[in-house]
Formats: sequence, C-alpha cells, structure tokens
Amino acid sequence: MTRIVITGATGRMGRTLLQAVAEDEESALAGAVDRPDGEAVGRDAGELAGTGPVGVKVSEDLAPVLEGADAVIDFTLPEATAVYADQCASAGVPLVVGTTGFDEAQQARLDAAAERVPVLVAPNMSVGVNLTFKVLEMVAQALGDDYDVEVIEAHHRNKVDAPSGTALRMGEVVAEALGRDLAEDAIYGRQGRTGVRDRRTIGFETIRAGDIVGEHTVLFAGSGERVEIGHKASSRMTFASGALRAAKWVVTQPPGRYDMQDLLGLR
Ligand SMILES: NC(=O)C1=CN([C@@H]2O[C@H](COP(=O)(O)OP(=O)(O)OC[C@H]3O[C@@H](n4cnc5c(N)ncnc54)[C@H](OP(=O)(O)O)[C@@H]3O)[C@@H](O)[C@H]2O)C=CC1
Ligand SMILES: O=C(O)C1=N[C@H](C(=O)O)C[C@H](O)C1
Repeated sequence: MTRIVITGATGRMGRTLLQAVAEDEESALAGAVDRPDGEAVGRDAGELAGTGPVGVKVSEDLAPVLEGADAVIDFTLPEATAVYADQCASAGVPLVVGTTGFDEAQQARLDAAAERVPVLVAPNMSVGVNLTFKVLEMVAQALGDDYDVEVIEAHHRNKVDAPSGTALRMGEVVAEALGRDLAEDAIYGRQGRTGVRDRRTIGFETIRAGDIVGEHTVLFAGSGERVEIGHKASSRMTFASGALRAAKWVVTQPPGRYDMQDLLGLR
C-alpha cells in the first residue's frame, strides 16, 4: 500500500487524483493539502472529491502530513511546487510533479530536492503523450531539415501557462533530434509582417477555449505532404492514473530526477 499526499487537492487535477486514489486498491490517501487561505482547509478530502468521507481533512501545511506519507503528488503552481519540493527533501519523502511552467530557478530547486529524494517531473503523465515523445524523435530524425515544424496545442480557458509544458517538451524533443536549440529557434505565435518562414524555426500556436482537456499536434510540413503526430486527452483521469503509477514507481527508486520516459522504459 503506497500512502499518498496530494497537494493542490481542490484543483482540477487534485480532485481527479483524490478520485483515482479512492478507486485504487494499492494506494491510500495519507494527506490532502491546499493553499493556506483556501476555503477547503479543514474539510474532508473525500467529500470534496465526491467520493464520500475518507477521514482525511484538507490541511494548509504539507510538513505535518509528510510524517505518514510514502510519496507526494503535486499539481499546483510552480512557486508552490518549489516550496513543497524543499519540504519533501527535508522530510525524505519522494515527490511526483505534474505542475508545468517552471523557470530556471524553480527547476534548480527541483534538482536540489532530487539530490536527496527521488523526484519524478513530467509535463504530461499520460502514457499516450509519452509514447508520442518517442515517436516524434523518430519522425524528426527521419524527415530532417526539409520539413517545417509547428507545435499546436489547445486547452481549457482556465489554463494559466502557455505554451503548455507538453508542447514545450515536444518542441525540445524535435529540436534535439534535429540538432537545434529550442531557446534560439522557437517562435511563439505570429502577427503582422513576419517575412518568409525561417526553415530552422519551430513554431508554437496556443488555443485556450472552453473545457478542452488537452490536445497537442506536431506538424511536419514538406513539399507536397504533411505528417501530423497528435494526442488528444478527453479525461483528466489519464493524467491522474499516470501520476499515481509514477508515485508507486518513484518510491522504489534511489534519489535522482526522473520523468515518465524512465518509468515507461522509453529512454
Ligand atoms: N503533468 C500532467 O500530466 C498535467 C499537468 N497539469 C498541470 O498541473 C497544474 C495544475 O493544473 P490544474 O489542476 O488544472 O490547476 P488548478 O488551478 O485547478 O489547481 C491548482 C491547485 O493548486 C493550488 N494552489 C495554487 N497556488 C498555490 C499556492 N501558492 N500554494 C498552495 N497551493 C496552491 C490551487 O488552490 P486554489 O484553487 O485555492 O488557488 C489549486 O488547488 C498546472 O501547472 C497544469 O499545467 C495539469 C494536467 C495534467
Ligand atoms: O493545464 C492543463 O490542463 C494541462 N497541462 C499540461 C501541460 O501544460 O502540458 C498537460 C495537459 O495537457 C493538461
């Protein structure tokens, strides 16, 4: 039995994770954490998730609940994740991070935590997307520089970071396969008199609308043909199931930084 703490418990992913843990016979809820001024603090986490009472109250502080935990699953905001990572490292508790949008300093905090505990960080926990990363590597290598690359992603209106972490990772995979540097070659949206397309660029287009769970397409456009590699998520449960699987796996690993490619054997 893996005892799980969920941070961001009142969020879209937090609630889905509470349901996933309730349905899973191999894990148990050891804690649920929300922001200190959050309305859910003190409420039963199961009632919040609609699974019925589970006897675990939403806490405003991660540190006290770490004592009875095997792993923490975090889907919050980068600034919150960085603090939680410090706390997990101090308490010796493995961490799974689904949060996206980290800057360099926050990435460094995750790296520092990974020196002390196993930390799995993945912008997308679905098996399908992680398989897509592998396929993209093969396609980019085979098509080479003659095909223009564009990454198109669509998400719900409440998403706060763009492009999505998954889209950026897709761009990194393709850039690496083509021997390019995403920091130099990425173009985020286009407007006005842009001039003709620079062949080296990797374009990103973002759609934010309605309740779209998460859709990603990488377009390789050549002369007379197009290859499109895509993934559509229709339920957040695919991310939650992946994160729960990651938590059960990460507790078996030594300290270090991992992602879903490691878990799935896709390196
Ligand atoms: N890797 C993957 O597979 C996936 C990753 N994500 C990523 O997960 C993250 C969360 O997404 P989602 O669940 O939709 O977002 P939500 O906004 O629904 O949930 C975020 C949660 O974090 C809490 N939170 C915000 N700020 C803080 C803080 N400073 N301290 C503690 N808690 C805080 C929020 O509380 P409150 O509501 O009170 O502000 C809320 O409970 C995003 O970065 C998203 O991109 C999402 C889906 C899949
Ligand atoms: O915010 C979301 O919802 C999602 N975020 C992740 C990302 O930024 O890649 C993954 C997923 O597509 C849903």
